[in-house]
Amino acid sequence: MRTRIKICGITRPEDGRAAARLGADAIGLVFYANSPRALTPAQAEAVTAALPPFVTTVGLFVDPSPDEVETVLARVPLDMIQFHGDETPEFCARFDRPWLKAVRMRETVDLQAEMERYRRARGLLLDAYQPDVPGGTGECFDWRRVPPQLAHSIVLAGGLNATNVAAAIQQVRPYAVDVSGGVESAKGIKDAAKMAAFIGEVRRVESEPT
Ligand SMILES: O=C(O)c1ccccc1NCC(=O)[C@H](O)[C@H](O)COP(=O)(O)O
Repeated sequence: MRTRIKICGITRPEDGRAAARLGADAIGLVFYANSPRALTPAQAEAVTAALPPFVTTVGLFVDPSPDEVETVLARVPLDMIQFHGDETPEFCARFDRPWLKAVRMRETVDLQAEMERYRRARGLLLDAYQPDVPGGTGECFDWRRVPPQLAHSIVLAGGLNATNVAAAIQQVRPYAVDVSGGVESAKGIKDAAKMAAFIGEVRRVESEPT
């Protein structure tokens, strides 16, 4: 199966266009003010307007108020929402959009229980855990912690780049991979050559026999 690719933390129309041209399935837009990759609804609208069809736009929030989410949805054509904080399943489900729930893989996480708790999510995005940093850490977690029977609905994230994504896919066999820092030249600025190398590696490894 083709591994889907999401490039997260896009802040500029030209980076969104480049991600799409290179074959990304989805782009992530960060609506979390403390992030160096945060963008305003107006900037996000400009990014989405630059995209060709069939690229999924994912809006990322960290413990937002309902108003914050509604304000963004009123202006930005988001296909999906990614909740990256401690949101409850009920909160995630109230916005009339498909959603992903990020799970930060601290030692105590029971993935099977999270899967059950967030069963109405389209998938779980697994990210590295660092205290006080909700995401975009550039760190990997131990991929052996992902049970093979859950891999089909997992979006694997955390510290991926062109040099480790092949090993990550071989280990986890996730539905999708998500990258941010690993394809940047500076925070929030994507590097087309790094995106091309990352996507090339995904395509190379998935064409190898398992
Ligand atoms: O990117 C951020 O700054 C960020 C801030 C707060 C919550 C989530 C954030 N990013 C999420 C992502 O970009 C990815 O889903 C994921 O964390 C992977 O990031 P990276 O390790 O840099 O590839």
